[in-house]
Amino acid sequence: MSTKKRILLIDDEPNTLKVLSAFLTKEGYEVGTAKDGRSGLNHLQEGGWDMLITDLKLPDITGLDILEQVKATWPKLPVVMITAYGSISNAVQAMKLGAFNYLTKPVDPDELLLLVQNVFERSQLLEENQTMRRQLRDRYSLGNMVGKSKAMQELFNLIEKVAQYEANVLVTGETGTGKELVARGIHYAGQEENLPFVPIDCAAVPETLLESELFGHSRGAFTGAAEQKKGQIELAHGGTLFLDEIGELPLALQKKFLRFLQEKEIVRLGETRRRKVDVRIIAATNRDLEAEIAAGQWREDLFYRLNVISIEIPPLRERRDDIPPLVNHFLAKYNAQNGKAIQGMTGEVMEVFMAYDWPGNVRELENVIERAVVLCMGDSIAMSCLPPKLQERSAPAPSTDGVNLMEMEKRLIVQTLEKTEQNQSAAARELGISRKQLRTKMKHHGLL
Ligand SMILES: Nc1ncnc2c1ncn2[C@@H]1O[C@H](COP(=O)(O)OP(=O)(O)OP(=O)(O)O)[C@@H](O)[C@H]1O
Repeated sequence: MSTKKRILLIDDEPNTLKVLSAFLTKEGYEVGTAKDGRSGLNHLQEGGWDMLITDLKLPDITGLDILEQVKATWPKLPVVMITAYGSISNAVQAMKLGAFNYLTKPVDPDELLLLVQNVFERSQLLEENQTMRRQLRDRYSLGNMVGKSKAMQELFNLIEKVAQYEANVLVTGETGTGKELVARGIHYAGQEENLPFVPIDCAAVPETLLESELFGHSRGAFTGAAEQKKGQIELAHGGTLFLDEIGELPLALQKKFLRFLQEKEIVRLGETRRRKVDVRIIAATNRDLEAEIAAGQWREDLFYRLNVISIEIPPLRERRDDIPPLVNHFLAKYNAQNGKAIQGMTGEVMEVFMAYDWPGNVRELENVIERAVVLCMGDSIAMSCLPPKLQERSAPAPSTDGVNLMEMEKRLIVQTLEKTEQNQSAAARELGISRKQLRTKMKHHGLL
């Protein structure tokens, strides 16, 4: 049952107060009354009001003073003014100050009722609208990012704060921890408009093409440049450029990129014209850049330019509280995608999930759930729907007699490459290492 709406009436004529409050009470509202401005404000302080109806002319302070105070303190409280016939101009001013509407004296009870109903209808609409907007915003910013651990709650707060600034951000975390989601969160939390979010994965673009991808090129700037093309930096103008795997940026390009950050200008390959570009940079890496700086592989000056604000996402195994809500989130997602209605999982599966180390972090968990939803025939996920690697978890450790670690690594790489149809980037992702690391290992095992 809905509770009664509470209306506060302020009027210095005892008779008007009595008549109107009796009428509104009869109509099912709870009515409070005050005969001057100050006692009215005192009542308001008590809180819990849904509407204020006040006379403009009061013995102590004016209705406009009250309105101003209400707008400052309870900006959502709808206010209706009652005014003598001769002072419409004041009523107009009240509307400008944010009153919802006004009534002229003598107040016609039916007219009052209509107005009151109107106010409540409108505020309910406004509320629904706001909830919808909040949900929408959540979906595009933090809504897609699930996390109930303390670490994630803190991360969400940090994202909302950081979103208000223009400073460059460096997001660090192991592969699959959600670095791109964080970058999108920062981008979308900070704005209402549709400014561009341009992601580029420095590990996925071949080194020779990375420079022109970033900076653009003129026609004929190099073999294969048939048309002139804007670079990703230019495409992100006004918005955010997300540089994933920034650790893979070759030293020569690091220098050029640093110059761009200092001058906020770019020159397309094959051109001499300087172009002003205004972008916020969010970079991400799963490498230890500081160690690479020490080893002379990374420019310290660029690191400091990018790392104005640093955000570190802990690996999933350090925030296991997030596993159950993530599982539910992905179950819902892949149920919907596959037209399934899987309700949950067996206790054994959940135990394995909670105990497993998730080297591929949230991405790995997501893949496991997707696979299970597709494979699972019952209405909950059973051990048999998990990849062999996880199934073994619950059984006693498999015998590794005669197989050494290197051999196991080689087998795992071969299996993963088969699964990804020889796609090295995808295999690297699945294995929780960078493409470069994968290629090094493949060479080592004679697979390349
Ligand atoms: N907190 C989270 N809630 C929901 N989904 C998540 C969360 N974290 C990561 N994911 C999902 O996991 C996958 C990997 O996330 P993302 O691509 O952002 O990771 P990453 O850290 O950028 O990985 P990489 O370093 O390999 O590029 C995505 O599908 C993403 O939607």
